[in-house]
Amino acid sequence: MIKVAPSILAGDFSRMGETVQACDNAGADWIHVDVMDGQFVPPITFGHQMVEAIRPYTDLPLDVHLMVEQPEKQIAFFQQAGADCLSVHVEASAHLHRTVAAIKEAGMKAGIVLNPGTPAYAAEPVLADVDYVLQMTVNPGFGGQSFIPGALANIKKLRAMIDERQLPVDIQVDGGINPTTAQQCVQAGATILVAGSAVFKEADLAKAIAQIRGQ
Ligand SMILES: O=C(CO)[C@@H](O)[C@H](O)COP(=O)(O)O
Ligand SMILES: [Fe+2]
Repeated sequence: MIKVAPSILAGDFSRMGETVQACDNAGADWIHVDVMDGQFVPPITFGHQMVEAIRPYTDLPLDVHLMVEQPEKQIAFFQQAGADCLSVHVEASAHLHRTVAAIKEAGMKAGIVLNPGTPAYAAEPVLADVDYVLQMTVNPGFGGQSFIPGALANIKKLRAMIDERQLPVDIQVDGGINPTTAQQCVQAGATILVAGSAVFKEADLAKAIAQIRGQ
């Protein structure tokens, strides 16, 4: 039950609707949408208007990765735009428990995100409240970076914490994911694989997605 979520950050910004449709036709499970505010991370990408724009092009879950300060201010915007899953960085959220509760109250799946330098135990206080934990496997802010092998230890720790408590929580990984690193992450306990460049650098999206899934 491994899911693959192509990150549209690596897609063609001039035709995002068609890009999302192509991912859907190629067997993607979720569509990953990277929102950056120029504060939490240096670049600025786009806001909830992008979700609104691509929503008519697919019925797949739109998975929004918020790399923004004060993510709680964005919840209503993204819910109204049609997002299905919203994840917030633990490093950016002063009131993490309240933010997670507000995402769920808004009817979306709630995720929390850990940077490679953040200990796995930072997820523990809200582990029973979330639908997924996103373990970053690069430092956030840019696509096309190299996988950080040290993040595998965090994935294993998260897997142990989740299994010990028998929680229905997914582990998502994001950054430098290709068929090789995907396999390492799945072995460590990941269940949702985000990939940008490894999907969009291939002319055959279906083949790229299947290879990341391990097929
Ligand atoms: O959140 C991020 C980057 O901050 C990611 O979702 C990237 O978009 C993944 O890109 P690749 O590393 O797969 O090229
Ligand atoms: Fe992301």
